[in-house]
Amino acid sequence: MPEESNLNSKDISTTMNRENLREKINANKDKIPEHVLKVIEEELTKLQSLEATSSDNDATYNYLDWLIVLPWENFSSENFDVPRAKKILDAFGANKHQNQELDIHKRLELTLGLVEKQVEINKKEKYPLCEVDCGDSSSNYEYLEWLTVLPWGNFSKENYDVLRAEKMLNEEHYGLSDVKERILEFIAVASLRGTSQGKIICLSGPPGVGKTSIGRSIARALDRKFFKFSVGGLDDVDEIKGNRRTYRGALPGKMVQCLKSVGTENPLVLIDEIDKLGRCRSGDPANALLDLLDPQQNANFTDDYLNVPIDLSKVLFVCTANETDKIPGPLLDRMEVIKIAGYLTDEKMHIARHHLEKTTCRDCGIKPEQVDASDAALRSLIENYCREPGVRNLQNHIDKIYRKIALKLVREGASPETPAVSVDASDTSKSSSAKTNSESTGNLKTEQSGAVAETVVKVMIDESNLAEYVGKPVFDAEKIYEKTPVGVVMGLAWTSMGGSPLYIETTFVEEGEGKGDLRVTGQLGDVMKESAEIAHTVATRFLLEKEPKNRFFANSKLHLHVPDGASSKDGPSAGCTMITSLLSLAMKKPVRKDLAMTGEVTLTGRILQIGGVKEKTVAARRSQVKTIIFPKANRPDVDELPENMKEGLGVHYVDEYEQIFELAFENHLGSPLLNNGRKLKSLLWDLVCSCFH
Ligand SMILES: Nc1ncnc2c1ncn2[C@@H]1O[C@H](COP(=O)(O)OP(=O)(O)OP(=O)(O)O)[C@@H](O)[C@H]1O
Repeated sequence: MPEESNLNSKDISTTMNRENLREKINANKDKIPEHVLKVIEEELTKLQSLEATSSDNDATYNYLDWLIVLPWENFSSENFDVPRAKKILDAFGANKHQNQELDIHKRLELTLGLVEKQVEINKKEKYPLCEVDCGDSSSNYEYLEWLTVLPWGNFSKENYDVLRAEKMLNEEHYGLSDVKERILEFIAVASLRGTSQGKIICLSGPPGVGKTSIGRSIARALDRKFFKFSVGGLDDVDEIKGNRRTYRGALPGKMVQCLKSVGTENPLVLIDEIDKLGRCRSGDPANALLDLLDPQQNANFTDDYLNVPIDLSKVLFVCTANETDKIPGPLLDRMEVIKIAGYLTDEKMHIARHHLEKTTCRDCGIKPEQVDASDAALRSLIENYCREPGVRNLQNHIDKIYRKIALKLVREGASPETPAVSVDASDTSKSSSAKTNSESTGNLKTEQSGAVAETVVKVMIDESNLAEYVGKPVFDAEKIYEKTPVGVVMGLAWTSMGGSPLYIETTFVEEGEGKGDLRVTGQLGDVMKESAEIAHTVATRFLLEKEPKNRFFANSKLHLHVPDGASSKDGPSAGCTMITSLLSLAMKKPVRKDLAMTGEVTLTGRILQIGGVKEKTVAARRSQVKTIIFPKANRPDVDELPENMKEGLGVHYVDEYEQIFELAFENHLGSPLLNNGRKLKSLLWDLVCSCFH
């Protein structure tokens, strides 16, 4: 039974004992790693030289005390006996109620103890300010320590070998060809110039698309050290610029801490979540970041704690963001933005097979031959559980599956020492009896290696048993309609989480002479509400032109809703979808479920350019859309998309709503539109069209 240990206020070592420090070091010498011992000895030497002039080196003694008392290489031997673990857990379940109460009492006592202690300390000391020159030699000493440990003039030699970099990027990341190309161009330019200074790269895209890991790969390819820090929610300028030394416990900013940690003056620094910077009254963190990042200024960056200029011009900064429009303008101006839109199902399949599965397998101590996950299972996992543009959720699901596989394997008795036979461990009772057989029966297969028959327990995962590992498929908010009814049209949205289908629903509320009105819901922002008003006007005019006798809009109270009401939405790009939804209801003509459209519409029916073409295309493919209507002005964006992204997708470009009307309602898309309330004329038109297509 492992020893139980609760952190008690008494255990927190706050007093150092100068006398027995040497004794402690000697007693732990064999356990403390060499590099830590080296630090301790250096600190001691420095302390001895300071001792004569200083009476207060408490902080350093405390620091040494912590270094010595850590349990270096002291492990309790772990017990991997699963049945035993289950017994203990079951026993715990029986006493759960009692244990929980006990736990709460213990915690309360501990918290109260700590609070009392803190009150005592506060009474004794005048927190928090203290003049630096009041003889507090420990903070002076710390200051000197920071100054001395910075890697002044120490650089790692950069590697500008483009072929090597290409190989490394390809090995570590699947796809992302345009991102890799851009990075290789960057390395090529650096190789010709002899320096990669003066560029700030910003990788922008939804979560989990590989921004951080590609940042790491760039550092490896260039042979630079890597350091990452997040500025998401950061609202304290001091975190970047450091505290002034007049503060007790003052520290330098993140960048100085980074240089100390990497030990070179030219690391690759990844600044995460630059679009989520906070704000505070005492200063704008965006300005502080500008001082740090701007190639024109950062050769003389001054940290408020160190108060000496530091040359950051050799640092390569890579920032990551989900949305570039939330990056403060002056920062964005200095960046070179590389967009990563998200992955299609086939790309995710490849990433899962060749990257995620391999690393998870290794991390769980499972051999590849112990698992057989079918393509169908993987596809189902991607399409029914992990539809978001990135692969982090997919990675979490694969982790979950492999953890369960590990448990099954251990239960079945497979261990590194006793490898060997093959069973479908999805049914434990089946597999344990199967293990004793030597013939291939149903889920069991014996594998022989050479003369000796080795028993390798193999877990099979297929579509049929996937739910045992990851539960039932989560409700998919993107797939609301199997068939779109009248008044419902699919648009495409683009948010920081990537692209997604965005249905516009319009329904009839009440009829009455002159009662024409439109109610709008779905957490829409002002711009989107205005879009709905414009759509109502344009749709009214269109109906008048197409069906002059149809008084639907003049006499109907309507309700337009954009589902997923819990998330707020804004922007003008749903304009054309709104008009189509209104007209579909007015003319009682449904629109094909595999048609999606996006485009801002003016009051006169002109279609204007929209953003997020790549993300929207990925979302459309994910939702089995066959045809997309884009504004003509976005054609260059679509042309730039990789061919595999557009595969099987019909794209139409329009600059007038009239063209959308023809595509959506007059069957100019290429296959017949059917609905119950069609007039004979339209049916004949459909027939003629289908004869020609
Ligand atoms: N193209 C790819 N090939 C191989 N692995 C990938 C690819 N894209 C992402 N991954 C893997 O997916 C995981 C998540 O990636 P990462 O953490 O870099 O995402 P991110 O874009 O930085 O997310 P966030 O915005 O949430 O920080 C990592 O394990 C990464 O290696």
